[in-house]
Amino acid sequence: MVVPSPTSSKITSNKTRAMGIPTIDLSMERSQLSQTVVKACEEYGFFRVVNHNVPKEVIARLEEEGAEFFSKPSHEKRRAGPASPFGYGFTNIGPNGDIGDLEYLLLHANPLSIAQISKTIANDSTKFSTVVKEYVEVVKEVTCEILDLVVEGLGVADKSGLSRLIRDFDSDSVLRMNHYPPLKVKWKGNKNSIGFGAHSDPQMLTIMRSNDVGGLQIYTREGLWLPVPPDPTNFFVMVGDVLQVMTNGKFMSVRHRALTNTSEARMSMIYFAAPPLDWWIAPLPEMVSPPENESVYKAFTWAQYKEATYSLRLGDSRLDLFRAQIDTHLLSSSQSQFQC
Ligand SMILES: C=C1C[C@]23C[C@@]1(O)CC[C@H]2[C@@]12CCC[C@@](C)(C(=O)O1)[C@H]2[C@@H]3C(=O)O
Ligand SMILES: O=C(O)CCC(=O)C(=O)O
Ligand SMILES: [Fe+2]
Repeated sequence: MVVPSPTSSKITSNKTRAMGIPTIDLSMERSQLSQTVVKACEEYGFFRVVNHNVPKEVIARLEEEGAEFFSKPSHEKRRAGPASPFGYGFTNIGPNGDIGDLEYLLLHANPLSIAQISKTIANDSTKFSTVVKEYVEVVKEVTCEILDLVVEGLGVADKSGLSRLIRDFDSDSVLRMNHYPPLKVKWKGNKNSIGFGAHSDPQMLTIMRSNDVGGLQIYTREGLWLPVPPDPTNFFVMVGDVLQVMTNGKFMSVRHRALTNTSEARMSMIYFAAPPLDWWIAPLPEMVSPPENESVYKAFTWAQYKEATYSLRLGDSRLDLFRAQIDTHLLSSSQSQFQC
């Protein structure tokens, strides 16, 4: 059973309500665990993971490196930018005019790439690179464990078919560190600003961890923004667009956003698990059974999907462009439904 944990959040917006966020205890008995993971992915596309076995020192070391970088003067940080797409960025998100109240580091998760870009980020680039690689390795393991549970719970024959894509040397996974500065002006009442606008993540799975400051919200099936209470020792998992396609829509990628209305800075570290660029994405064979259950999506490579992603705005529903039967009203409604 999915165990909802109570939410209590300082952050509210026009349409929010307190509700349970599913919690997955990775130390649970395996067959029950895989069913629980599938249920959480189906019902929410989002859950919290506890008992993940990631050493807290690994998390603390990356947090420290991030804090050190973001505390530098702007002119120093800008030497690691602009993020196109990798490196240091601020205010601008992506290439198409999206903005947010944040600064960030976006890194490819490949070890060689980490070593290279670290030279522009840190004075002690070897230390920075070691810490990032170490974090990526452990968080990749958590991701692969969850993907293996998904496959098991769905009854897919190839038991490591999804995790293999993430372990692949050519996996296109990325790591992002977001820093949301505290609000300088103390607002009377509840005035939110957008740190990171509403969107779904394009990849397979997202593993997010933040410091003890709230801000993340997920958009529920009921059409409400649900605040996610921070939990610095655990991870939050989000279903991405690619996993939605691989499950033929059984799972749905979760829309989310980050608000900044606190007096404290928020820092999040996010691993986006993606397959290699040339990997063909299509529903898993077990997820289609024609004629009554045809594939809802056309097959496409991750490179093609990424190209579409980067040609659109943050809040656009890019998956509509890859539906098997595309109708014109979907095409026009794919744009900017959730801008905020
Ligand atoms: C506006 C954009 C930023 C983004 C690329 C995009 O064109 C649309 C999706 C955005 C997103 C969201 C999840 C993480 C991220 C790295 C990704 O793969 O897609 C970001 C991209 C970005 O910040 O460059
Ligand atoms: O910082 C956060 O909590 C969420 C940011 C986000 O959704 C992203 O970087 O894709
Ligand atoms: Fe996201």
